Amino acid sequence: MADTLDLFGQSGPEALSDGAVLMRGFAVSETDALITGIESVATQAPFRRLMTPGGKPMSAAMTNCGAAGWVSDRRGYRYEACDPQTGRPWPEMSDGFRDLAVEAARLAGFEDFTPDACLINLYEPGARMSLHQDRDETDLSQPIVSVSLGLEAVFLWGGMARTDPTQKIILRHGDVVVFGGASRLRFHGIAPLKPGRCPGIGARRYNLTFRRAI
Ligand SMILES: O=C(O)CCC(=O)C(=O)O
Ligand SMILES: [Fe+2]
Repeated sequence: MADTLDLFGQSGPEALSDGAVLMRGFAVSETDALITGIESVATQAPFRRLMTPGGKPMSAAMTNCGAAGWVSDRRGYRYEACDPQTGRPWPEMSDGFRDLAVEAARLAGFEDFTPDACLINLYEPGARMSLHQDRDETDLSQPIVSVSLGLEAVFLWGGMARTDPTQKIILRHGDVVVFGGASRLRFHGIAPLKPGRCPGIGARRYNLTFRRAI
C-alpha cells in the first residue's frame, strides 16, 4: 500500500518513526487553494527573514496566520498574537487550511488536533533550516502537521538528540508529514534547497506547519 500511488498521486501513510507519518500527495488536490491562501496571508503579513537570538537572519523567510504566530528575535523564540512588523493580529487561519490539517492529523491517529497557529516558510534555492526541535508550543500532546508545496526538499528526520543520525526524506509538492506522540520532539531540518522551477510557483518552496501553540 505504501508504495502504490492512486490516480491522484496519493498513497497510504508511511511510518517515519513512532508517531510520525508521511502522507505522499495528501494535499495535492488543495494546492492551488493553499497557494492562493498563502498569497493572501502575505499581502497582510509579508514574508520576512527573522533574526535568530544570536543576531543572524534566518535563511527561510516566514509569516504566519492564526491566533498566534511564531517569531524569533534577539529576545528569543516565542508565539505572538500580533505581527511585530505591522502591529496587527496575524491574518486568520482559513477554514480550508484548518480542515486540511485536522483531517491529516486524524488520519495519522491524532483525533483532537485543534491548530491555532500556522507558520509559513518560504525557501528559495540555497535556503535551509538547521536541525531543531519544535518546542515553543504549550501542549506537546498535540502534533505538528507539515504541508510542502513547490520545489522538492530533502527533509532531515533525526532522533531525540541533535547528534542522532538523520533519515533523508524527499518532500514534494502536496506531501504532508504529521509528527506527534513519541516523535513530537524529534530533531528535524531541511537541507539547502536545490535550484529548479515549479509550474505556477516558480523557484521556491513553501512549507506550512500547523501547530497548537497556546
Ligand atoms: O520546511 C519544512 O519542511 C520544515 C519546517 C520546520 O521544521 C519548521 O518550520 O519548524
Ligand atoms: Fe520544525
